Amino acid sequence: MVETIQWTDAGVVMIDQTRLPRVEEFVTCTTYEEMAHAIKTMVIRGAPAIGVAAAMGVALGVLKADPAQLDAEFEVICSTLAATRPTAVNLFWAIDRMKKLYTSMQGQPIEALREAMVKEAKLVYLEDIAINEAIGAHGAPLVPDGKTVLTHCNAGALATAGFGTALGVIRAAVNAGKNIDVFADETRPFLQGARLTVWELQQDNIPVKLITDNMAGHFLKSGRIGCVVVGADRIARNGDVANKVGTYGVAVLAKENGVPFYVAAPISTLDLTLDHGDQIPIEQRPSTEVTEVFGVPVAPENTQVENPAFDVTPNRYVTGIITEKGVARPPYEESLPRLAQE
Ligand SMILES: CSC[C@@H](O)[C@@H](O)C(=O)COP(=O)(O)O
Repeated sequence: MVETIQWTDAGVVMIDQTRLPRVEEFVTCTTYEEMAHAIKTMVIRGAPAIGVAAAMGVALGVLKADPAQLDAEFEVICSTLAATRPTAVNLFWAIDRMKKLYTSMQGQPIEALREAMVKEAKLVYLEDIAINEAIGAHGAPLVPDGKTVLTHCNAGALATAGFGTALGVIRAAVNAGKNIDVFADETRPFLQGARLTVWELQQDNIPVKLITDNMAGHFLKSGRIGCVVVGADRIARNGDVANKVGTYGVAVLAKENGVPFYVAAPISTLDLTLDHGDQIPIEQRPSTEVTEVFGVPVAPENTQVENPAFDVTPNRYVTGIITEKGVARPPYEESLPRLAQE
């Protein structure tokens, strides 16, 4: 399986997800500013991977900071990383975790603090892989044998420290001997499905076919799709789910056709401070992502564009939310807080 992000002596090394699948190139970040840039430009993307990258970015910042100005610099490090992408709550969860450790170590020697920050960032990484494997174990029994699984965007190893959330469920189902294949929505405009999900599943020899986003309804009606599994960037207390734009349409089509629609996400993707999904901030991305494909214009010059990177699927379309602690079922305002506390 691909290594998405790694802490090395030379810096944090990440496979460049803006260049896949044509080019397998690695980017090394040695400063928190470089890491913030990598998150913003989507060299690394996917909610849990962004969380790991932010934790490592904070650790890089503390390693390089002037010990005499540390408290002031720490604030800037955290706020710079927090300003990269607004929707995935894992980013803020990881920064808060690093902040708590920093605060708990006030007064300790700088060397001890630096060591602890690096250790914590590596722990966020290691825990994420274990969490995804647990998500896979809970989700695999839900995947119907002998059918196709439809997924949207990339919620795979590339979107996490490893194994993946939605693709983790698929991997676990395959490992359990289920005879399944995958349909990957191409996921306009950034093409995470076409570029990343197809590439990642091919690496693991999991049968995958690419479809365009507007084919989802056709196949959901056909009886061929056993279930839909997607990831999430933020889940409100009532089970409304923000995920890559286009997810909402797939969820409505799944319900219309009686196909179960599952969301696979770690507990760190829950935002229990939000009552419902309308409160989730939706990132607006540059218009060129819509007007151009790989730098080639596909729309007239000066075309006005809307480019929300995420949409919110209301909880009534969500059959279950698969977490590392088990599967939450409706009513989510009861099941999610209970699961989070376990
Ligand atoms: C396990 S990743 C879950 C989500 O982050 C994923 O489905 C998604 O929407 C990613 O969006 P992206 O804009 O590529 O970061």
